[in-house]
Amino acid sequence: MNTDWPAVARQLHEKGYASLPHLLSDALCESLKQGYAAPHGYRKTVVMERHRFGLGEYKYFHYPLPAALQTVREEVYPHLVPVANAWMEVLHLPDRFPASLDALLEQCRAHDQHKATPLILKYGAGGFNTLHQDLYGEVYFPLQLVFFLSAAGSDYTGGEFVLTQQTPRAQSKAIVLTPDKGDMLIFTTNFRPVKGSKGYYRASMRHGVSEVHRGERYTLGVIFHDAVS
Ligand SMILES: O=C(O)CCC(=O)C(=O)O
Ligand SMILES: [Fe+2]
Repeated sequence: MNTDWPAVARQLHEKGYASLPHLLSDALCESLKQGYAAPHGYRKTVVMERHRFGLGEYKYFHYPLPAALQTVREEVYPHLVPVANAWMEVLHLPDRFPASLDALLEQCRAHDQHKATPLILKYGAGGFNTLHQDLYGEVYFPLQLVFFLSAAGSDYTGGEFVLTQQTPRAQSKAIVLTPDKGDMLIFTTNFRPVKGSKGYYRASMRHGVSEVHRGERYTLGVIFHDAVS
């Protein structure tokens, strides 16, 4: 991966998200989408409207993850640890995250979080994903990834990636992003520090997907902590 990680870290500190173009080849995007229809490889399918999560469907992978996905999860994680730890420090929180993904997953297992969380999401026309945070237990990592497997504007229209940031005593600010096919977006899972006049305060972040107007939209989500169920 030929990434300028210091520049990514600066963006994450400044905005709480960073977009990295052309991380996945077209062929890999296509094979991940094709794999969605396969009967094996996944531990759970969620029909979003049944839980009022939105309209669409997603599938959690089971362990062992597909090799490319395992590699990305393992290789990106250590670059995000310094950012996550700096956030905890300026917010005066005791949590510190270990240097390797293995060590984080060991902490997860100690809290009964054994299940893989990476997932593929699929939305058709009218599909959407309500604003949420992907917390699956007591152990959480405050940053996660989403890979865009479909081309905005041609494979689908609408379906923007939406982040909201809520600061104390204010309404929510919306950030709307439309990355390209193959891009990777790093974003805040639950909260991040924002600098105010009296030091840093906690801004709560949520994410979701606006309504898809036309076509089909697939994404691959990579959450670093594992889930209880
Ligand atoms: O489909 C999207 O862009 C959002 C996916 C999502 O919620 C996630 O990866 O956690
Ligand atoms: Fe999510």
